[in-house]
Amino acid sequence: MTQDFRDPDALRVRAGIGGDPAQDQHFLVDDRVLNRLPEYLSDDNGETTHILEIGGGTGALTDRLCAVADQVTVVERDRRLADFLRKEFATERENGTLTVIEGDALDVTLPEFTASVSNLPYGASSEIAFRLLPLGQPLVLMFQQEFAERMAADTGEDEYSRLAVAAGHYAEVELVETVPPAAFDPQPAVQSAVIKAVPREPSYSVPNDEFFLLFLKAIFTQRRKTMRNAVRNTVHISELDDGDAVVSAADESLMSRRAGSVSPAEFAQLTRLAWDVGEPAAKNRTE
Ligand SMILES: C[S@@+](CC[C@H](N)C(=O)[O-])C[C@H]1O[C@@H](n2cnc3c(N)ncnc32)[C@H](O)[C@@H]1O
Repeated sequence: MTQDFRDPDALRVRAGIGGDPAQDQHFLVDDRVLNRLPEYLSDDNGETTHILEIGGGTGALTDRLCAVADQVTVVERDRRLADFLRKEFATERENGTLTVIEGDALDVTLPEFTASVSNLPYGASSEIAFRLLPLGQPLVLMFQQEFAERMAADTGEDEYSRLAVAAGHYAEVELVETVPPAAFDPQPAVQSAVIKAVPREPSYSVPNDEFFLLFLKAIFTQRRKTMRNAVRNTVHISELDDGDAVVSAADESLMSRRAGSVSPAEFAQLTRLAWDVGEPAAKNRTE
């Protein structure tokens, strides 16, 4: 990008807000990172029509998003920052490019967006990501690096986790760059990383998304145990009434493995079996 953008340091001075790490306020101050983030979107297939940004901060990323999008909606929980964004971007608001929503990204009504580009508040990044993923739009999200790696991992890798299977249920997730603490002010204690999530239908089917995610959560709490023990020991989480029936009906060799080697399609197959023979409470909730 050759365009002149608002200087991130000048924005922070004008806002008069230093950033409170306890409120997940780590503002991006590295222009190269800021300029690259919108470039992970493609403008060919409408991704830039309406961009949602969660956690606007002092607006350095908002500014870059306004330059590529027809419309931007930014959600900011901190009243002082939301007030500053309204003033700083008065022109963009008047010409209909920008809408500022003051509130918690976990509670507010979200607009119909075509993509989200966000440097997420790390304290709520999992909840926010799993609010956005089911909405089926491309996402470019900054997380703590460890979290991003777990989300993007493939079966059998050390970082492979419930997060990878759950996120992969909605999208193809790729870690596109790592970002050092020096790119932020105040600096976070850990490395960060950006993922791009491209929505897609999974190659398998499950009878019920809620139960699939609950079952994964249960099994991965016992990732060092065999699947047999993991299914049996976690019925209080998966809410299976008959975990033994699932173990008896499942493939013997699958039950001898550990969660880290079980592919999403195998988890889906086991979920279908558990739905049929394990009497999950989630089934009653759908009846
Ligand atoms: C990591 S900062 C990113 C700020 C800015 N986008 C940037 O890149 O410099 C996260 C922002 O999210 C805001 N925030 C924290 N929790 C939030 C929540 N639950 N909903 C909406 N915004 C939140 C913080 O006030 C902060 O401004």
